[in-house]
Amino acid sequence: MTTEFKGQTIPPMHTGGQGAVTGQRFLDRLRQNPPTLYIDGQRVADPTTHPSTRNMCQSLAGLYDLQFQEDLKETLTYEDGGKRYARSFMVPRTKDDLRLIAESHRIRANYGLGFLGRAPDYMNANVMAAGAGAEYFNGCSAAVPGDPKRDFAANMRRYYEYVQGNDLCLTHALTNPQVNRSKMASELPDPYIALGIVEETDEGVIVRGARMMATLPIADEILIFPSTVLKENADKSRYAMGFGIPTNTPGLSFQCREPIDVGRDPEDHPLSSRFDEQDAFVIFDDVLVPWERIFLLYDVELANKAYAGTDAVLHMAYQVVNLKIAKTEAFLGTAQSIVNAIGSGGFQHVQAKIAEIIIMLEIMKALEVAAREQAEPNDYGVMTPARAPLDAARNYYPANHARLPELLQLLGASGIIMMPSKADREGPLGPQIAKYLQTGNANADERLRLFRLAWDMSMSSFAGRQELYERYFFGDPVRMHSALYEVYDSSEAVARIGEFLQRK
Ligand SMILES: Cc1cc2nc3c(=O)[nH]c(=O)nc-3n(C[C@H](O)[C@H](O)[C@H](O)COP(=O)(O)OP(=O)(O)OC[C@H]3O[C@@H](n4cnc5c(N)ncnc54)[C@H](O)[C@@H]3O)c2cc1C
Ligand SMILES: O=C(O)Cc1ccc(O)c(O)c1
Repeated sequence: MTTEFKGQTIPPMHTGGQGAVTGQRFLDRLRQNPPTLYIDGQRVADPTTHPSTRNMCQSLAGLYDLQFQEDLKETLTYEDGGKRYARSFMVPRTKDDLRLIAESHRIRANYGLGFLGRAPDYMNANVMAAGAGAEYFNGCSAAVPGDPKRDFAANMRRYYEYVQGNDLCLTHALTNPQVNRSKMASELPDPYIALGIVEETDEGVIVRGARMMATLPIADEILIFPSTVLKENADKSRYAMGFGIPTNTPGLSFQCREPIDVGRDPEDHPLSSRFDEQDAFVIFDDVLVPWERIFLLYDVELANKAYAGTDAVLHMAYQVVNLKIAKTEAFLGTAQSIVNAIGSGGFQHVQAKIAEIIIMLEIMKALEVAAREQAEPNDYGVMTPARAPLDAARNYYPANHARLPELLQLLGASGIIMMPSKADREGPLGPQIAKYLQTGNANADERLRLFRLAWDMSMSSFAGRQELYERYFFGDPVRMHSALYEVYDSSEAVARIGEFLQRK
């Protein structure tokens, strides 16, 4: 059923799409249904042509196109019922399935050298796990199994089929605006600063308020999933909800942060000019969410446990660990290339610095293998990577990531700042630049491309945003440590110490 609201129509969810789509298809639908983005006080009419977003759109399109590359399509997609779908939508049933998913995550992560934090795979993993574990949502106190509106399990299952079938690109926003962290959402000066439910109608649920952060707003849909950080006194709360809607839904706007992509040549800004995935503040000005798109209402406990209860957080973390392996490899490759270029590899402290990167890489690789090897089917029959190694990875990497750009700075030194641009190299001083900025194994052009990559990884605004992203994207590290402390079973270790202390 098509729903009318604010003079616009909200189309029904069409499951049974064509499966994996090309980059062109992704661009076409973004052009036809642009999200309501604001940049520098202006509405972005078409993100595929706007100077601050078009390059990122092209990068995403390139990622979609990889699915059709002859040598990659078997890994990046899977077949089901005569159609091929993106691999990250596959519900893993065996450890071998997890290995295939990891391979696909890794190939796609390498496309952005690990710097594309929110390639669609991340949210695909979320929707896959939530869809497979959809029964969880009928545990909600507001769910009515069998009801055409309130069968939340059926809604979640259909939403998965819709996203998978149309190969949609999703963003998500979990946290409330940073107004006063010592107060609950219900205690803020206005009850609708934090996103809250206003009323139910025959057609759906009206929501009002804001969410703090959605990376990759250049997406088809936004998932508003319940976050584990909702603190409320009551069992029922207007702030507990789960739903997914198109990014161009009437009343929904995205206030983007200042763009990092400033339209420079990719040779000069190799990462910033390609992978500015954007982050946006999300405003809901009385948005109607049709019933078929609602997964959870009012139930605080179920909301807080939704990530763990469906194991979505583990499948997302599994994508993340593979992504961070690719990113660490990119740092290793860049650092070693710099060392090779300037001939510093014989110095012991230089070797030690490269060794630090290798150790980080091997720790992450080992945690990925451990998570896969210790995987077990969950309550919904989904082969689920083990929590402890993934928790270790998601606590370890944010705490150590900042050392990677620091190491590049220490190894590259003045080379990371003294890097004439392409225009400089083609200008009057070109011949001198060619002479003085060559290296033992490369001409000045090659050297400057390498050092500009190192700069974009460690020094630029792009690098600064990456540093913050790594610290926080999966949650507050302080609370993640506490969560690990709460769930980790230390009883055997404690018992062993107890026994040892009894030893005569
Ligand atoms: C670049 C970037 C991209 C992001 N992308 C997304 C996204 O796409 N979708 C999404 O949903 N989120 C996204 N996030 C948000 C991320 O989930 C949050 O940053 C994270 O959960 C921390 O919340 P916060 O930023 O509101 O920090 P706050 O909760 O405001 O914390 C600020 C400081 O106060 C401390 N603090 C606050 N409350 C407590 C407490 N109860 N106990 C102890 N210490 C506390 C924190 O430790 C921290 O030092 C992104 C964040 C960044 C930086
Ligand atoms: O809410 C939680 O604790 C889990 C969680 C999942 C995905 C995210 O992107 C995130 O920032 C936090």
